[in-house]
Amino acid sequence: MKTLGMRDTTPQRRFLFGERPFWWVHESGYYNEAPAQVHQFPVSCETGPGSPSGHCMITGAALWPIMIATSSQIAKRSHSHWMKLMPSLAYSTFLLAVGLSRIFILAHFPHQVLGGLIAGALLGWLMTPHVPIDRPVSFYGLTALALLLGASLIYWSLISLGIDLTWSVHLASKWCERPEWVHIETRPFAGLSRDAGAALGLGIALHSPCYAQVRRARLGILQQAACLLLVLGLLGLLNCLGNPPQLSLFYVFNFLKFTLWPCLVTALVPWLVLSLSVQEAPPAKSK
Ligand SMILES: O=P(O)(O)OC[C@H]1O[C@@H](O)[C@H](O)[C@@H](O)[C@@H]1O
Repeated sequence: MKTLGMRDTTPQRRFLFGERPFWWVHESGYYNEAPAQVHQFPVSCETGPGSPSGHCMITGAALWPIMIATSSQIAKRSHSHWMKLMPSLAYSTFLLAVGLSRIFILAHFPHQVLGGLIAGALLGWLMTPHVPIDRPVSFYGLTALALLLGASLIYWSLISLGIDLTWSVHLASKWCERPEWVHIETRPFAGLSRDAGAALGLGIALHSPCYAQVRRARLGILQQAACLLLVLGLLGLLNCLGNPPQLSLFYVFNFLKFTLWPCLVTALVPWLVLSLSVQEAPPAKSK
């Protein structure tokens, strides 16, 4: 039995505290006698425990309502079974590609990817009928607050019970081939500040006068294309800003950045495009 030199795996490590292959090959002790060579990539060095896969879960959950909406639109317009199947086929193929790529770069073991895919699809299925439409802005603000407080409470409770939730960050930093590949955005609290910011931003955007104006006017296909291009450019620029090096400042910056995202995408850019195209349009002829 190959148990000599194996790392002590404490009980709290086992429950939802998966290992990443890029550090497991070194830490497990299985390869002490014949050290394994692992090839890493700039996106390998995730700092979370990796179970289930966050990429698969988020992608699966976020694309589910889009897949359902597209399927119902196609069903209204086409009688072909193949056409009706297209959205679910595209959904499954895309998720399969995401899952395989996570395994290929040694960010995950296959069971973690499978867990992420199932959890994502389940989340999408359960939450799609409950999309919060026409909720007051306080609903979004309180959701952001509940996310921040809830996660902090769990974090500090576990810390006080002696469970160090940053163990995976230490392992990632230890075994990542290059220190610059350990991205600050992969830290668990980065995801939290991002999601809380996005929830608040969505509330602000949906209750803004810009959004109300865009909703009344309804954008044409060319205007929508212009919005898409402009949004991609602006979000790209925001990403180019980089991050503050200090961790607490980074969390605040990340929160504000992702509060701005939905405001740009949902309200500000469409309003700007609408205002510009109204100015450009020739005045209507009087009879
Ligand atoms: O578990 P995975 O697939 O490596 O994904 C990790 C990612 O999971 C996401 O849920 C987080 O929002 C990211 O911050 C994190 O980097």
